[in-house]
Amino acid sequence: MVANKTGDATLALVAHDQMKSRMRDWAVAHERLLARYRLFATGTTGGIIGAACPSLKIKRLKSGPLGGDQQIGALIAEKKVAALIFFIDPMTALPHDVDVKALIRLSILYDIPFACNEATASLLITGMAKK
Ligand SMILES: O=C(CO)COP(=O)(O)O
Repeated sequence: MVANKTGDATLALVAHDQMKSRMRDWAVAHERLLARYRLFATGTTGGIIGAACPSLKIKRLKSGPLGGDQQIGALIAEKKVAALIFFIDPMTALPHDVDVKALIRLSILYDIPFACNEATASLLITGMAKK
């Protein structure tokens, strides 16, 4: 299991509205692996995952458009996030696109593993489990 530089093993989970059912199904399929981590999620995403995966303890932040993306960005900047899994909607323009871009940028800047679709998220979580 990968830990960040402060020793925490924390994953951040985010999904846009049109991607939330896929995130829920992905989380159910990977619940056992996810249970190894401290989990942060934006508000609505965290609620949906938590309802589907009772074994997971998820710290729910604000909803993305209300600042949740920025809260996760702050955690990344504080080196408290080992990896970000963010199911981005490729088909819908979002009014809070600036927040989404900022989160992606911080993931690049702080060089954390960042999965923005299901296939990569599966590789990431299984790859991290081998470490
Ligand atoms: O909008 C989001 C990310 O940009 C996700 O926020 P919610 O999980 O609160 O819907």
